[in-house]
Amino acid sequence: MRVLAVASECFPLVKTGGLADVVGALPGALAAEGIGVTTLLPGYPAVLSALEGGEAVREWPELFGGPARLLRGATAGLDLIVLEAAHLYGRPGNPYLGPDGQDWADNPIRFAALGRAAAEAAEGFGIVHAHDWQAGLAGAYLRGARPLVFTIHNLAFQGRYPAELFPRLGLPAEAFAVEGLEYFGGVGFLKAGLHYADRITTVSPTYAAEIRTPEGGMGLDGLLRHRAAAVSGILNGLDTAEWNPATDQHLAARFSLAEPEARAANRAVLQARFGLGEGGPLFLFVGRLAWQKGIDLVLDALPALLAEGGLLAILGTGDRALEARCREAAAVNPGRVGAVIGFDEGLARLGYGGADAVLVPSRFEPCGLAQLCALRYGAPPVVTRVGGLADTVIDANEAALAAGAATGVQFAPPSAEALAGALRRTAALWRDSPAWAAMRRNALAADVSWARSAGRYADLFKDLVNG
Ligand SMILES: Nc1ncnc2c1ncn2[C@@H]1O[C@H](COP(=O)(O)OP(=O)(O)O[C@H]2O[C@H](CO)[C@@H](O)[C@H](O)[C@H]2O)[C@@H](O)[C@H]1O
Repeated sequence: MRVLAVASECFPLVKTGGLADVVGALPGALAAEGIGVTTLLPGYPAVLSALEGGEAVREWPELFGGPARLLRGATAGLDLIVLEAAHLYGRPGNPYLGPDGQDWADNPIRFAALGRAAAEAAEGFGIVHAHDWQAGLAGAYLRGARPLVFTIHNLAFQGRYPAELFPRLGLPAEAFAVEGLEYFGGVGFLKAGLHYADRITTVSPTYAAEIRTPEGGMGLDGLLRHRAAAVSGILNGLDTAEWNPATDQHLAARFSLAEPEARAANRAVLQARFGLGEGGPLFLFVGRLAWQKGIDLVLDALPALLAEGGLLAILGTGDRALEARCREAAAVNPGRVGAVIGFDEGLARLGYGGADAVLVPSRFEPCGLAQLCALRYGAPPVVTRVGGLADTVIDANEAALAAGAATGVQFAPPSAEALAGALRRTAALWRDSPAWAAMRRNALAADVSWARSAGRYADLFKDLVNG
């Protein structure tokens, strides 16, 4: 079976977050299940320059305002179809944002083109697998021509635009309906994905349940309850060849479950990179600086962290006000708090491989990869008990400690007070050297690979095709 995956980012070509990691890793994971994946991506400069082969398989003299082609090729072990359309994607920098940090004004057209291209590229594929709102219109253009699976990586990004967009999309008038892509009087890209898909997946079982409730549904819970029979949660994994502390060149010292002590050299380099002095435990936060990720809770709980003798390294980019708060926390706590505002894959990996513990205090988290990276690199994660965080971390409660099963610390609800309590509990565990070493070993031994989940996607695809 061949699957056409459709997405707006894909590691290692273009990445702003976890979507790219998943889209980049699934083809390799599914190959082991006998499923071939070809990935359709927008032709950003970084994608076009990496593409090898690049044979034109489809041309449009005019696609949403300019000429466009579909180029079929490969790179980095990925089989690709790239939508080359200079008027839509021939821009430097971030795939979604202009240099001013604002969304590109023509994003709805840029990603409508991706959906339209998906429908035209789908011939010859058994299934189309669309990811997140940017690929949401694929179903509207396909109109049932191929079985469609839609995966929600984050319900918070919905791609909602005014009704005036609709006539520009070249879709039949009846598509602008509740039984279509109409959403609160406008055009909803994610809504379209949910409506037209034969199966809807999201990236953890707990999030699959949360999004069917008014509290977690972000306005779409009614539709998701209506489609409940089609919804399931399949946990993300990590490409464990790519994320391997025994071979990772971004680390100052490589290590493994057999020799976790070598992490100490990474910790020393991490302290230097973030301007941190002596002390501990050393907590790391890596992620988008956004309300979802709860970085504000970390800053509010900072007194508790510092009272325990803790150190804090923050790596992230996003909301300007949160960036400013992180910089300020570093400025008023020299040697204790360090902040690097930016996106730096190598520094993130050094962090996972050197920090004592990784903070993931998200208010909601569809799956979360930061905690999987932390487990894989032997830094027990401290997480809120929500979404995929609840599904992937075993809390160091008395029973788990007694059974030798704990891999991290969970807390609830997502508040500064609860986080402060979790920080105190983590620091006490860290001071208990044997207990901490055991938890670190459990983290390093946790199975965060795609093995089980690839099988679940394969079953879902086969089930759908065989009816
Ligand atoms: N400043 C920075 N520098 C370097 N690396 C950085 C970075 N900021 C983030 N990263 C990296 O980007 C990835 C973030 O992935 P997550 O899954 O944790 O969150 P994201 O919200 O992007 O993904 C959404 O989609 C994924 C995929 O399904 C879901 O797991 C998740 O819950 C959902 O919110 C990790 O690999 C992390 O190391």
